[in-house]
Amino acid sequence: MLFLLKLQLQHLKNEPGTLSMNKDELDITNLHWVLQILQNIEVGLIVFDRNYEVKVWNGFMENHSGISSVAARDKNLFTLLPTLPKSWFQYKTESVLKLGIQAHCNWQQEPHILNFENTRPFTAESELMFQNVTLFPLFSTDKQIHHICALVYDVSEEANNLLKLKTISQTDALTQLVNRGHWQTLFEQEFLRCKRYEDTASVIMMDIDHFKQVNDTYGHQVGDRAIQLIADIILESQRETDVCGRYGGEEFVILLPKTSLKDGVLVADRLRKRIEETPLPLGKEYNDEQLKLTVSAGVAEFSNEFSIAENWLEKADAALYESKENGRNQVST
Ligand SMILES: Nc1nc2c(ncn2[C@@H]2O[C@H](COP(=O)(O)OP(=O)(O)OP(=O)(O)O)[C@@H](O)[C@H]2O)c(=O)[nH]1
Repeated sequence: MLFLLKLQLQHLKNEPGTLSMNKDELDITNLHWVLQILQNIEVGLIVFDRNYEVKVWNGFMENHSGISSVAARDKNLFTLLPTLPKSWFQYKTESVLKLGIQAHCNWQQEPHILNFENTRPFTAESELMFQNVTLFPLFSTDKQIHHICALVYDVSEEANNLLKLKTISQTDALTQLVNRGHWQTLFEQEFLRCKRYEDTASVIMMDIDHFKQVNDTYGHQVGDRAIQLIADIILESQRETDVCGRYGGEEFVILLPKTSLKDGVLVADRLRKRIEETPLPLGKEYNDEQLKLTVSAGVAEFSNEFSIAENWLEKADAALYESKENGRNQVST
């Protein structure tokens, strides 16, 4: 262990801006300190050899894995950490050994390299800890690399903040449905997927009937509540794989992967009925009046004849127009 720590210190000494120490100062007191620092530092530290046998396993690793350093010593890294993506990790390690330089693994490539619990899960997007990992070679006195050091940084807070921002940027604030920009991205991906794999999917375009009248009669706040009510019904009815978006003011889009036109019409009509049967309570201000809302919808199934995703949506839009023309509160194809 001391031998390895000495190697570790030599490595750190060569790194500008990191801990540096005169060799003469490397007496037993200093080593004792260094040992304590490495043991208590809020960064995971693992040293392993070319056979992936663990030689150093610090306090951070003990705390988060539940395996003591004594128990970890000389054990195979992949046995100690069975969820570690083996071939990927070996590939990274090989490059460190071959080139003698550092390798970095960012949480955005591999979010949870080590399957550790997030210690601050209450406001987190994930119950698992997000990590960045740095691997670097440890040169021995014979100038050969016999060992590798892995430093594991807990970046859960940064990752969760970024993921939250990403979710916000993809979500419609009024309804919590996917916003138009993000829906369009997912729709185009589904279009390409269907084209490549000759698969099927359907899209529904839905629009509230006579919505202008709602705004004009009761004001925009009631209009907004009507939009929210319909979004809630859509969200409650959706399957996990459906992608429900707010396309415009009072217009909604629902992408139904692996769904034929016939089933798409069934989904749209079930929603239409549920909306018709769920009036919006207007409260005391309007003598507890209940506002009846209806929607019109158009459904289109994916076709290989569409050259771009927009053609598919145009077909659903044309069907929606037909529903409006034929008297509203109905579904067309
Ligand atoms: N309250 C509210 N109103 C909105 C919002 N976005 C769009 N609108 C209103 O939605 C109304 C849409 O009206 P139209 O496109 O004429 O359609 P419609 O009255 O629903 O008539 P049909 O679609 O033909 O049945 C307009 O009055 C817009 O101002 C929103 O976020 N909140």
